[in-house]
Amino acid sequence: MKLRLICVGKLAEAWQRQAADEYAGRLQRYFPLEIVELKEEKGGRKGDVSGLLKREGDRILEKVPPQSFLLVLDERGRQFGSEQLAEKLGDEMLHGGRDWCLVIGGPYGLDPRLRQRADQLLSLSKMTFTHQMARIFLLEQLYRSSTILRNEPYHNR
Ligand SMILES: C[S@@+](CC[C@H](N)C(=O)[O-])C[C@H]1O[C@@H](n2cnc3c(N)ncnc32)[C@H](O)[C@@H]1O
Repeated sequence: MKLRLICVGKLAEAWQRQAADEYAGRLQRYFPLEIVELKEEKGGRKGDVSGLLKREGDRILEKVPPQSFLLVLDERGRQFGSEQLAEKLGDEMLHGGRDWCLVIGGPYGLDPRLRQRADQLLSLSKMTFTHQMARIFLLEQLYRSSTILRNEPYHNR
């Protein structure tokens, strides 16, 4: 089972890249992981956010593999505990057999079509994070889930 993470926007700061690389590297010991980083569309400050989100949405949807299980990151989505997320990942490995595609929006969020297409809307918290922080937290949680599935000591439950 493979993971593809589609992100809008770059990790601008060195510390963000370092943290994301650290958890991506750890996660890759358990799952093949591909991170697809798409450029942010410009022009949100001029007020045309829906057009911007539509253009970003078109480019994101092109990168979503048709048969994958699509998790869209959105603070209005469902919150999972780490052990619940591990269970969901484990279920998919045992019974679903689909690759997972995860999407993180850019500074203005996501085109509504992504929420409609999602198999699961996943919230990391009710608070809103920057897309960079959401990427780091998500990678850490996927790594944590992987260690839970293998009964490894990282989670310390
Ligand atoms: C700065 S946020 C966008 C906020 C935007 N105003 C909105 O309403 O979606 C950038 C992206 O990070 C992700 N994100 C931020 N906070 C999150 C949270 N608490 N749970 C899940 N994803 C989150 C989402 O994918 C979001 O599209």
